Amino acid sequence: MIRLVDVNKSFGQKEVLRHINLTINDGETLALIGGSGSGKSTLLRLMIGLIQPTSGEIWIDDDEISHYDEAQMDKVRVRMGMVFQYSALFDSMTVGDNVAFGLREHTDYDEEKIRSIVSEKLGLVGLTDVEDMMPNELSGGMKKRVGLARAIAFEPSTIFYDEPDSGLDPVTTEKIDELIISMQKRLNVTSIVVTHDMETACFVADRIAMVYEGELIACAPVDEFRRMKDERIRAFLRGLYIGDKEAEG
Ligand SMILES: Nc1ncnc2c1ncn2[C@@H]1O[C@H](COP(=O)(O)OP(=O)(O)OP(=O)(O)O)[C@@H](O)[C@H]1O
Repeated sequence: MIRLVDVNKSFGQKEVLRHINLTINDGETLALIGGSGSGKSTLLRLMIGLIQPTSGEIWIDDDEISHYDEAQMDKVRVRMGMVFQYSALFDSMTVGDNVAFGLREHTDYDEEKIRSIVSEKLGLVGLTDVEDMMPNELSGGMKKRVGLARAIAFEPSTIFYDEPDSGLDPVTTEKIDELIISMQKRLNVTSIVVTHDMETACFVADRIAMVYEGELIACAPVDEFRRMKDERIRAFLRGLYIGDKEAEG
């Protein structure tokens, strides 16, 4: 279980997150939505311990991580898988070595065991015979799958997805969204999906949480969320949120 208790985060004078209270249950998929600059990524970075809150508590199961150092955090992160925007693969390594990277760094498994885990995880995300390929030989959707295979190499209890569909066409987006659901079903993981995409949020999630200007303004099951009357949510549902992102681009 992940639990945030009255979490605040400022960078210098700038308050980026205010009074965040949020519980994510085991096995649940939570979509974290909000416009550009609302604070979603900051919230994600707090939950994976990349940054520390200005105040408040962040619980990952029985660990209160808000003041953990890197060594303590490393032990917690073994239970977390992270799928980053743009896949974040190492371009100079083969696909197999990319998936094996964490296993080689953090375990003393022999090469045979590592290879077998790598091929099992690639199989789970629907990829076969790609171990010897280089990332630049793969499509965007395949790269995302490899990123996911790497994230599940340690059999995490929680997977964090940061904009899993960014840069993908609608068909590939749907495939990745289906994969998020299938990971949850097969591995019974807790999933946190940060996305701009309302369709993805509704499709993959049990509950949707919305961040607006640094505050968590709603957190509700998908159907309930869609019926909410709050104008900020209605605007997001109508797709107006695309405006600020597109305007930036
Ligand atoms: N390290 C930092 N130093 C100063 N300000 C920061 C830092 N990280 C984020 N911010 C600010 O915090 C606010 C929220 O940023 P964040 O990246 O969390 O938004 P977001 O909702 O993820 O946006 P996007 O969808 O565009 O990625 C922004 O105004 C941003 O400029």
